[in-house]
Amino acid sequence: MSGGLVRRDGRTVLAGVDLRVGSGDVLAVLGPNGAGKSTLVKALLGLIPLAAGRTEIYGAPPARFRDWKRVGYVPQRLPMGGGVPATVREVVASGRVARQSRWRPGSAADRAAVDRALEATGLTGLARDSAHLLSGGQQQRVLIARALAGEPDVFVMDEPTAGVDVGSQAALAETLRDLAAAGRTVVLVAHELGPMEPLITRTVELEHGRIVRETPLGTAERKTA
Ligand SMILES: Nc1ncnc2c1ncn2[C@@H]1O[C@H](COP(=O)(O)OP(=O)(O)OP(=O)(O)O)[C@@H](O)[C@H]1O
Repeated sequence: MSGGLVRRDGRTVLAGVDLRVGSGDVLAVLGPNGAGKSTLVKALLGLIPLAAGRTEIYGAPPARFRDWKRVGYVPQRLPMGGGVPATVREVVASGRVARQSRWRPGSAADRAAVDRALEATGLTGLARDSAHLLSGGQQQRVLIARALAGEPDVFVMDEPTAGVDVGSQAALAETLRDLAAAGRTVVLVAHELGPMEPLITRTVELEHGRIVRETPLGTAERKTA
């Protein structure tokens, strides 16, 4: 993103943001409530339009980007209201949609990827439960599992540990460690890094919609060595 500017309700909530996420980065976006962290990651992916500046995903502006199977987005919460109730497994399986063709829905590889994602997030036992009846922390894990199931190259996670118990945070840190070791790129919005701290290769800090600090922390290889 270069010169990223976002206005909401006439207010500037992101301004002058230049940010490039490199392949293999494990980038943490930090900052106080309302600093614009969620807005930044949504704007990076084109989920919120820029009023000025531009953003590209693997070299293409979001409107022309087609390779969405390369991108896994974990929103802050499960969008519900009015939706058809779905089981945990169905929500997680929806993470495979960008990989499926009309002619080949739900292959064995799709089912295996969903199984692995459920396992990694400790949701195997809840697979048949209704996702909307789970606790906030469990729903957060469903969203992480949905992104994992898609086996993307880049994970964009908006506060994946918000409302998640300490054990699940440690499990997520473990999952992130595996992703980083496999060379995946991760952009993580966080208040506190907690057990994920040793995995982070770079941080940017936002205040009032601007990047006020960037800190390189070393490469994933160095950090996991
Ligand atoms: N849909 C919206 N309409 C209007 N203003 C919004 C909207 N979403 C966010 N904002 C405003 O934009 C600013 C940045 O919000 P954002 O959610 O990006 O911050 P954040 O750093 O992610 O905060 P938090 O840690 O609380 O999630 C805030 O002042 C917020 O009130």
